[in-house]
Amino acid sequence: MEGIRLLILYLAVPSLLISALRQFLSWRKSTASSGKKFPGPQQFPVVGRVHDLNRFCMWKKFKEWADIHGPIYRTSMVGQHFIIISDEKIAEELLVKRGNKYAGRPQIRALFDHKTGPGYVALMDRQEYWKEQRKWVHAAMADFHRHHFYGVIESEVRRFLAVLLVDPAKFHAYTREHCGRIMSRLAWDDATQGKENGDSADCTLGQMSVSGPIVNTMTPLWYIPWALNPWKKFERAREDQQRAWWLNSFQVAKQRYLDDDLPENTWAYRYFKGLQQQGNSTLQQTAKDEEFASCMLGFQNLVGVITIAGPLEFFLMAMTLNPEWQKKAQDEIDRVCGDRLPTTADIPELPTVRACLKETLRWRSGVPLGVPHQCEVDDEFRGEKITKGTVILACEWAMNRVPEKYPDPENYRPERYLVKGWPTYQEPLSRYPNFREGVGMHTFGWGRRTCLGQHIVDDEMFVSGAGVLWGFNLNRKRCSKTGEVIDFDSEATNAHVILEPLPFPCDIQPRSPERAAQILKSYQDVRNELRV
Ligand code: HEM
Repeated sequence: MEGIRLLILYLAVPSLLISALRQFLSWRKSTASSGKKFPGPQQFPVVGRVHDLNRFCMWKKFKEWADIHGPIYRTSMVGQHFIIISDEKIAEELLVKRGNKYAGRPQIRALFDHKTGPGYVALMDRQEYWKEQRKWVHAAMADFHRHHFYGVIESEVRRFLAVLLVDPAKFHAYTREHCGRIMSRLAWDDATQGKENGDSADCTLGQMSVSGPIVNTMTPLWYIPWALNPWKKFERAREDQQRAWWLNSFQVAKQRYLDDDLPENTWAYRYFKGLQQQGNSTLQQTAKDEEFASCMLGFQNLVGVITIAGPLEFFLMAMTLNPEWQKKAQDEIDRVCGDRLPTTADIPELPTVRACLKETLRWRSGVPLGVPHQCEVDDEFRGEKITKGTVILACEWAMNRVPEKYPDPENYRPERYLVKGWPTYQEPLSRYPNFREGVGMHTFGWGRRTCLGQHIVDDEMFVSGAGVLWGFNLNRKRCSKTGEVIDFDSEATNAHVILEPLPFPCDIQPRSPERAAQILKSYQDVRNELRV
């Protein structure tokens, strides 16, 4: 084993040296071309500034630097140049108004060929695959939102509450599975994939993250010969397995469509119907076209799991830590819904619930660094040269903590959306706050790359969050021996590009025996339509 390690190191040395030399030359060049206006932390030869960046919570250091250097500053890491923005207006100027120059994606070293596709639309550069997939997904999402996702979310919430009732200690895993089931039902009517979908999403996010494989930061290691390269081997196997799963699910759905057995409320149905409308009545496709379409649906299936599960888990945490808000939201739900479960039809009547949900995503960002944009051509902005390849990060963690917009930013304050006088208050309360429009849309990104999931986030967060509060009380867990409240770190996360909190102690109890019976009954009523 030791011998293999030494060999790997030996093979890595030349590429590390060449890369260090390149980075030194690039550092010399960049320091020589003075006239820079953007400030930033002190840089060091070759490495730039990495020694005090914790790769498990980089967003916190970026916020600290924003407090020192201002709302737009530069830094670099091992030769890669970064511009970090923590001001909404500046991000808008650069990433929206000049969006035609700043909508690329940087290479993530531990993945293969993601810029050219067709696997992950969110990680592609702006090429034909990206255009086609984005257009299709956008239209499908908008159409499904018009029908509030055909009641799929409501029926899955009934199952979610039932499993929480039976085994509340597993709320973390169940929340992720719940989100996975909704996505896999909508994609191709196979809710049984819920857990696998969550696991696959988690693993993919790990590969994409700075906190993931070391090659994402020590990129030269990626070039070690294949036979001795554990990172390439792992990624090849991971991606192949994921693609095979997507292709198989796609082909099964196609056969079901041809057999008249695929529900209309699936994205796969919409896709096959579209093919037929274009004259392809038998749905014969080339392998390349099938790969393209299975990736488009497969990624849509995958991307909606942790993105929603993370904020939902944080919502349960926020309710546990803020019992006064839990009570206000429950009183509102009881007044409007009484003995029945909340549905999307209740959205206008439950502003307190929406404010609690919205504040959760501000207090504990789901995507704390934002998703990086890459500058596609040399440009100049506010007198500063920005070279092609520079990575722009609109740091969501910092943006959510701008005190002029979000006073008392470290604390959970849903009233900022409910009470006149707060900078984020918007009327009418039957409409605001929400996740689709209005203040705080920086959470979903910028310009040509904005998130394609806002509509389902709005419905799913609401129905799931309100459903849990309708059925359960959430309390701090106490030590069974001492009776003391068990403390936990509310910022402890998976550290991925998309955050989930680590499982935390939480006591989840049905609000009454009657409520428990109603939860079981409401699940029983839909059990036949679910694949359990
Ligand atoms: C609260 C949950 C979510 C948050 C906070 C969120 C946030 C984001 C952010 C910040 C981006 C990057 C935007 C940019 O580059 O400027 C993004 C992209 C994207 N999101 Fe979401 N998202 C969420 C949920 C979802 C869901 C549920 C789906 C789909 C089911 C989805 C689909 C996508 C896609 C496809 C992209 C890539 C767009 C592109 O690169 O062209 N997101 N999201």
